[in-house]
Amino acid sequence: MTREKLSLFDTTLRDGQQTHGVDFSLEDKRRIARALDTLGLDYVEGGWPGANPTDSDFFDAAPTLDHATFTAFGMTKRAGRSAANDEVLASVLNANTPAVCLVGKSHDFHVTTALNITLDENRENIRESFAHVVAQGREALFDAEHFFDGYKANREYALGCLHDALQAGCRWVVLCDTNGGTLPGEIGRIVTEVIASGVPGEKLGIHTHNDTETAVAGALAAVDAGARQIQGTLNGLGERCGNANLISLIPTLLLKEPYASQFDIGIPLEKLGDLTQISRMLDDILNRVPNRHAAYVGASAFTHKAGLHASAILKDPTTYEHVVPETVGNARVVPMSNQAGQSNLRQRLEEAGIAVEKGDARLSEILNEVKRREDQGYAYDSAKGSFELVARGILGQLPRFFDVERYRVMVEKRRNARGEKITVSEAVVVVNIGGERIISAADSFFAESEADQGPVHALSAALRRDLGRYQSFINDMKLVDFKVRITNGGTEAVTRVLIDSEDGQGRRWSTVGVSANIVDASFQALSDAVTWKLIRDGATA
Ligand SMILES: CC(=O)SCCNC(=O)CCNC(=O)[C@H](O)C(C)(C)COP(=O)(O)OP(=O)(O)OC[C@H]1O[C@@H](n2cnc3c(N)ncnc32)[C@H](O)[C@@H]1OP(=O)(O)O
Ligand SMILES: CC(=O)C(=O)O
Repeated sequence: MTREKLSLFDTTLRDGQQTHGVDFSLEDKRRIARALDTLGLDYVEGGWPGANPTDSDFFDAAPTLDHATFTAFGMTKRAGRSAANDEVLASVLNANTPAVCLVGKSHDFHVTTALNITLDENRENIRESFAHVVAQGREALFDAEHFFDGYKANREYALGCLHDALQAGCRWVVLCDTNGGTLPGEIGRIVTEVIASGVPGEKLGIHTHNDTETAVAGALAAVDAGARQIQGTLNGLGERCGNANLISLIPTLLLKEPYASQFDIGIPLEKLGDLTQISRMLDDILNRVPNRHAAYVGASAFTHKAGLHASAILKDPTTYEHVVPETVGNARVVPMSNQAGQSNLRQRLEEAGIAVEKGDARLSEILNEVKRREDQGYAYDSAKGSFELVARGILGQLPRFFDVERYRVMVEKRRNARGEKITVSEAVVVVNIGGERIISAADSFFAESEADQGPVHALSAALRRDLGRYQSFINDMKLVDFKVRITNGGTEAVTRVLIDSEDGQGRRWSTVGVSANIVDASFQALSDAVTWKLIRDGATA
């Protein structure tokens, strides 16, 4: 059966750039455009040429796209001048892109209130703008702003705007739920009625916003009703609450029925494996922590925490997974926690290279110890490194590399020689290694950033400065992140510190410490991090 074409239009670089707090650099835009093109999107909307220097520069040296149609965004001409004399439209056309998408009003209230012109003037603006774009040999798209609200307020006028654009030669008319308040059922009904009015489905697009958390569902409802273009963004970026998330829509369209059999979205199944990495690349560019709970690509999307789930997953992953994680470039995780049973535990131990037979009585002992410690405030579903040490302790596989006899840390706020206020932390750690006492001190005076000037960094530096015969094992290790949280340990409030460490082999591991005292909690996590590294690199006690 031949599949129908369903076109995907990405507006990450335009509507995505309208996200509060997002400001792409030129290089960010180039990187994202390349990634979208490689993935196989049909259209990449690059921004609004002339609206700001970054967008203008981006279009001046337009990226070479192998697959996607590069598109410039702008607005219909203003009333009282011809399309050829509208300087905003001229900047958009001067970008010389093969496609041009213009936003225009289709809601009578906006025409009279926001534009302050007559309804006829707006329709004339639509007709003339698109005729001008088409006359220049460009593919034209009409983003019909506020279409759904406009349709409900004045059906004839909203439809008239669409038909004007089509008659002027538009390839696509795109129904925009600009305020994001239209629910999927209503979108489906209105799209059906628009098609019945004579707008062909294969010229009809949908642009939804996520203000009711239904942008993806709204886009699918429009496709179900006959629309054949979806506009959306990576990770659902976009004005206010964002746009329809293409990172969720793409796997749904490729893997789920009826879409998989009905449509060709131009993205081969093999490319789907890049999806998680593309989503994280965007977070990385934006300096955002990836949403663990994002559909398909989040770190928790295939994490099976509950014991009942983990037990079944180990027998057959399809028991609790709607798609195979690797299909979208993600991975299955079976964490340890107070929700876990022996199946989670054995899976976790296996991942750490520790083999324990099913039914071994020590499995219950480990499980009970993990649950007892979680009740005190530890969190082992994140801190895999510390979990492994707890398990090894009970299994008799935890070497005693070093004993910490004592440590001390001091934090001082003072002025430096230039009179600037600085924070300096100094730490001393005394360890005993096979009877040899080693005293190490470190301070954060030369720390690269303010974040590195704290007591945890000083303690970490002191502990790692001289570990006697183990020093060569930990030279490439560094502290990359730590999170502090006040939580409940039994009946008391305690501090939980989670530390992420990294080494020269690109490994990253997390450890945890809990105490009424933040420094003590940090030191536990640091000491676990060093012990984990020594075990992994084969050090012997
Ligand atoms: C629904 C959407 O998300 S559409 C995308 C919107 N994106 C952006 O606005 C980001 C880029 N925008 C900008 O940089 C600026 O707004 C510019 C450069 C485009 C225009 O800047 P300015 O000329 O200073 O105008 P300003 O932003 O204050 O107001 C917009 C003007 O466009 C007019 N306008 C708005 N929509 C349209 C339209 N579809 N057709 C014609 N004119 C329009 C408004 O009436 C207003 O003109 P007025 O001040 O004479 O009433
Ligand atoms: C065009 C657009 O971004 C909107 O109407 O939401």
